[in-house]
Amino acid sequence: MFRILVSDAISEEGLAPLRKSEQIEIVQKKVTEVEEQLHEFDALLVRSATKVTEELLSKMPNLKIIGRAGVGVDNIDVEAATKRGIVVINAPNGNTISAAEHTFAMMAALVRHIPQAHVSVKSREWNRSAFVGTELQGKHLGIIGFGRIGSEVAKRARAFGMTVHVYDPFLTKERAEKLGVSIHTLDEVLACSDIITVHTPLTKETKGLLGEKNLAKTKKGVYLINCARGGIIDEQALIPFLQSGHVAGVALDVFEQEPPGDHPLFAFDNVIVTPHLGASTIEAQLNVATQVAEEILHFLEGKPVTSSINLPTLSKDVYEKIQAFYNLAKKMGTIASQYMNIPVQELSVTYAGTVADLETTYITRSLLAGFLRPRVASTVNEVNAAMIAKERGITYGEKFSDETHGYANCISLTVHGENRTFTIKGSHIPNYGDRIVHFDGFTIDFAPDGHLLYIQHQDRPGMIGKVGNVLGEHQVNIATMQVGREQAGGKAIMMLSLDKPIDDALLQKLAEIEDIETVKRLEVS
Ligand SMILES: NC(=O)C1=CN([C@@H]2O[C@H](COP(=O)(O)OP(=O)(O)OC[C@H]3O[C@@H](n4cnc5c(N)ncnc54)[C@H](O)[C@@H]3O)[C@@H](O)[C@H]2O)C=CC1
Ligand SMILES: O=C(O)CCC(=O)C(=O)O
Repeated sequence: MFRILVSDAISEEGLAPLRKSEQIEIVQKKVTEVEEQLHEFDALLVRSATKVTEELLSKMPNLKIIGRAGVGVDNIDVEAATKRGIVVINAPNGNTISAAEHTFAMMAALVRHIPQAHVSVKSREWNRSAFVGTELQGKHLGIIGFGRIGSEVAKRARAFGMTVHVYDPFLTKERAEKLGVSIHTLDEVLACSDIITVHTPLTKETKGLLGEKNLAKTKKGVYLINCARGGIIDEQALIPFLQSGHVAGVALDVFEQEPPGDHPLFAFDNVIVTPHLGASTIEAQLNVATQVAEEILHFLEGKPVTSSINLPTLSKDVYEKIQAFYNLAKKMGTIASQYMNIPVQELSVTYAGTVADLETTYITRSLLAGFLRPRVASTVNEVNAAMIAKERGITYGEKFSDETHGYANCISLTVHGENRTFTIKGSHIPNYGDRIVHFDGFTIDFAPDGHLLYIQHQDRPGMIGKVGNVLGEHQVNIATMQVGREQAGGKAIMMLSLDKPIDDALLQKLAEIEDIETVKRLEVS
């Protein structure tokens, strides 16, 4: 049974795909109401109200995936989740249109003083001259952040006859041309816009982007809108600009602190506000809930998730192509880690043949996770493998080569440890399986599965018999056995696959056989 905690208000209809599964139990409660059961949940589904902090995560040791029914994940400590190997997904475009429409509604309300006029009329006043507005047509709109929402706002602005000026350092000229907008520097946008709307995420760079210095560069009488994240426009810095009349009006859907409480900006009549309503439409809530619900189902079924914040994004097609290599790489990592049971500084992975044309980032992460798993007490998977490797001072890199050693595909892993280097090469043969084709300098051919026993010895007659005898005496059955050697009478290896694991005492007995130099147990699950 997979238990999901839905701790914020999420569209019931959107949860339908999850409700259909008999493997899933959904609990719809606030975190504070299930304090005692937090450790039981496998998934957590939130909007923006639940703060997914490191402290909360520490109470949820079984958590595998966090779904954010929306875009911004600033209420989730993604770094802490990543460290714990928890996948974080969001619904990147389900509420785009609603947020763009809300921005536009705020823009119209701002320049036509609709909220103020509404309050006035309901107070039994009829003061038409107090609410003379300005048209949007012919005005210059500055859009800071031209992603999904910014570009939808631009389309609507053009339909209203506005000229759009965009600042987004990551926007290409081609995309700007396609969308009919001109790219500018931030200073240009600040200087030429009658209305400025921000649509960036809240990051180190965007926090306070419209602060004292940049507000001073805006046109006198400018209108400002923030329907993105509180803090992109510095709330304190606005106050003198509103007092002097430099800023004609501000529309805020989001705040540095939510809820904002008794905010000093509320004293200004020309500051209009909504309580973070950008995504609050029936359509947006259905879209985002359905998107995350479907993603969680995919995750449960072992399929790739496509909107992860902390994993490389993979389509279903790409995942199907890499799946075999993903499994082979994990096994190679596990074997290498156990064989090189010493401190390691570097892993170098080389892809050759058909695998080299695939999305190898994911395959390498899988290999890294397989390598770290025998060494790390906490959960390690593709999500946190890179971070854990970094913490432990292990670097890794990918290379590509034409050398397939006669196979259609070949993954080669070289592990650099203190005074020792080890190389393992593997290939996936369709309809046959995974094979290790090279092991620490020896050509060999074995399946990297189950209870493996590696023996390195001098190539002498009778060695196989001696090993077989000792194992037989201890009731250990040999399933398969592969051998390899440098040259007749030189160094040789055996790789045995056993029906059950062997203990330290038996390992020691095997090591004592004359001419055996190394014995290692390798477990691949
Ligand atoms: N009020 C609400 O209810 C909602 C708010 N949002 C918020 O709206 C914002 C935009 O969302 P989307 O358009 O979906 O995101 P997006 O990721 O599609 O677009 C963000 C854009 O900002 C640009 N950007 C990043 N750093 C920048 C910088 N320093 N200066 C200028 N541009 C920069 C990026 O290049 C990107 O094009 C986010 O903060 C999101 O959390 C989203 C949905 C609803
Ligand atoms: O869940 C909500 O209503 C907030 C939406 C939002 O801010 C986002 O998706 O980034």
